[in-house]
Amino acid sequence: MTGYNSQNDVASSNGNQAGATGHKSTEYIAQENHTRSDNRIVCSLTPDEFRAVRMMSEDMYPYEMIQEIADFLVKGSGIRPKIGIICGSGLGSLADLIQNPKVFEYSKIPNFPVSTVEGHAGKLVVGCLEGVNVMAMQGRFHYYEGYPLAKCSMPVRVMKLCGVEYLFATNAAGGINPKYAVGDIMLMHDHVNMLGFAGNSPLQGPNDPRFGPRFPALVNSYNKDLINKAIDISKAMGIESSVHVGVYSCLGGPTYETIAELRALRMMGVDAVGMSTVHEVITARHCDMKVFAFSLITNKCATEYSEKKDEEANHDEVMAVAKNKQKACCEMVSRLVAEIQKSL
Ligand SMILES: O=P(O)(O)O[C@@H]1C[C@H](O)[C@@H](CO)O1
Ligand SMILES: Nc1nc2[nH]cnc2c(=O)[nH]1
Repeated sequence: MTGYNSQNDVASSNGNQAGATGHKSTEYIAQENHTRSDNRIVCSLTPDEFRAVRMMSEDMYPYEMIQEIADFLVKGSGIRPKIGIICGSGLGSLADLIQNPKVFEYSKIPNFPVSTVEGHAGKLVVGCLEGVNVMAMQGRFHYYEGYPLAKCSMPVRVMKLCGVEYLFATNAAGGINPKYAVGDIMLMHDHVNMLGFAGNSPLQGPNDPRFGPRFPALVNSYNKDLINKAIDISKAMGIESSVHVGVYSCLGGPTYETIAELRALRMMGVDAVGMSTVHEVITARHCDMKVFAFSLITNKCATEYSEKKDEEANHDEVMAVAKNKQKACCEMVSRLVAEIQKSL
């Protein structure tokens, strides 16, 4: 973290992140135009204002910093992955499928955030699955953890610069569609971006065209071919009656929804609700990755008022259902990877 010396109003410009790439300090100095020959800047902000500005810029990941993280992972694993997998709550075992895994703890990856939620181990696993090089996140970043959306989905850009062409995003979600049962799988074919409705996007801020266009289209974000393949796989697995195709919506969390909110979401055509995935999908589509995503329905969302405690969503239930259903989720993922392998 860049220091602030309130005594003589001078801020050092060689903090952690600047040290990693040199990018931020250069940018900051250029903007301030108060450079001194010793590479320190005279700062006229109060200490609190300065800290706020630094925190804002520390949440920005310029292309060069993402490239640096990607280089670290490719060099450290000796692998260029084709498929990136994000494991949802309690679904970390998807990464256990990977053969000859090279495991990177998030805390050891330069400039990587850390996981703070139970059921998200905080490890990146690189290796081979069904003959395809893959990279899996055992633990994603959520908005409610305090990370801005761009930081939550920054690993998707890291995947892209590692060579990933397909994103598989999984999540635990509450079922709003009355036909859904606990333990069902919903293949996502679209989403309602509630955080986006509120003016929040992972693509907010200056656009770097090396990732993608300023105004990306999101129709057909969820790859139809992969959805159809997953439906065929569910038939082959004999679980087609518990597999649906539906619409997911992401709310900010960490609270679960009120009855009124769930009713409103249902009226909007939402089938399952969660606290993730949408910003990852937006980031992936922005940089032209093919996306496949599914929700494991870990709880049924009540849309009638009730005093019954067991009708309230809770994270223990979410984790328990995910644990019970991880085998089917793992099989779905590995079979789909095998299908992609055939087409490579
Ligand atoms: O990471 P996902 O979206 O699978 O996790 C969901 C949303 C919250 O993080 C948590 C709530 O139980 O599960
Ligand atoms: N927002 C939200 N996220 C979830 N994750 C798992 N279940 C739920 C739920 O009911 N609501």
